[in-house]
Amino acid sequence: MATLSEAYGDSPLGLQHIIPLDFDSIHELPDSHIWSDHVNDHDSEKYTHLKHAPKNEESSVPIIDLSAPNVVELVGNACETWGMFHVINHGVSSILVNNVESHARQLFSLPTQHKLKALRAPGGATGYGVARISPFFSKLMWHEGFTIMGSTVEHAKELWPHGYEDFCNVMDNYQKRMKSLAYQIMLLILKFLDITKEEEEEVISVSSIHESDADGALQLNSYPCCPDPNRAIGLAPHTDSLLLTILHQSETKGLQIHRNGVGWVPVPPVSGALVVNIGDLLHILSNGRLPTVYHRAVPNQDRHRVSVAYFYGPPVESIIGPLNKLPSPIYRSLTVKEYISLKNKHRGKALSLIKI
Ligand SMILES: C=C1C[C@]23C[C@H]1CC[C@H]2[C@@]12CCC[C@@](C)(C(=O)O1)[C@H]2[C@@H]3C(=O)O
Ligand SMILES: O=C(O)CCC(=O)C(=O)O
Ligand SMILES: [Fe+2]
Repeated sequence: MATLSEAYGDSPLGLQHIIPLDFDSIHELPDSHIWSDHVNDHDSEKYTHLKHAPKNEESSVPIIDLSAPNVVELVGNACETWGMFHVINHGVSSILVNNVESHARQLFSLPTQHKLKALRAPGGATGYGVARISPFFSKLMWHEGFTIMGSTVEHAKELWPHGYEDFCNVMDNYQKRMKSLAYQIMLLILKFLDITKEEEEEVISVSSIHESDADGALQLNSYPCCPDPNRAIGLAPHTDSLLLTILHQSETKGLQIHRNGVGWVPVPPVSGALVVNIGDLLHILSNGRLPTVYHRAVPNQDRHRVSVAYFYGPPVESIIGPLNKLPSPIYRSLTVKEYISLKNKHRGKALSLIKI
């Protein structure tokens, strides 16, 4: 087995866990989509004090300029305290980002029957469908997604038999740009973790996180206008599995992260910025020093939100574990593919299952 797509294809899902709701035809939140216990906990007292707190590092996700001279420290501190940051001056052209978003919108605005032509296969990993984590929840999400791993020509042909090239080119270019940005950020984080140049080269070759070796996936997310957003969930709480994620969340709010002792905190979009967050594999690599972020997305009543997430990870056959120089490893080493399979079976419990 060599690819991310094969690693995910390993855990087949039933069609009931793949086919999204036909959102166009629904004008009232169906019982299947009512999440009674989430309600607006970000409106709670706990959050009110946060909302009025001065805008300092303690109250909102930091915004980091990638060209700042002390960027290593800024990125490292943000990763340690938030596991997440906004990045500006990232070098990815806003034309490309907007182009990806508008192609994603075009895809999701196709009629349901048409989108189903690119439905993810039960044993597949790519294409149109509900979120991978859906089987873990009894309620359904107000969400539809389209997953890309490498070339998306096959699915694009199913959707647009004559005129799929544009979509494919944009997605290819974006994946390339994301991969090199992710690698650049990964090097800053390794520097922060105090890895010497030689060790850095060793880490890079051992866990194959080099730009040219790394594997990645692109997820287009759609959260249609929702008749009762306070009782619905766009994307249920989860942590991302790979090393790090780079998210473009357009101009519409919806992303939230969970902060201990505070609850769900919104991460409003910052114009021109991309959101970077730590995933499980980087948490493992840092021996628990960098937190993997528990986050979710909520829908809006009158705005159709689209987001684009790039997941950056090492090749699935490579072995990942706490960096050698870090004392007393708290996690055992394992292959990426083994971790993916644990996560597909146990979701949030996967990390505790590899604790030493
Ligand atoms: C490479 C990845 C990363 C995946 C699985 C696969 C493709 C789609 C990604 C997501 C996207 C939506 C949230 C998530 C939790 C989901 O359900 O599918 C992500 C998951 C992960 O980070 O675990
Ligand atoms: O839409 C968002 O803001 C979050 C998306 C996300 O968490 C994901 O794709 O993993
Ligand atoms: Fe996520």
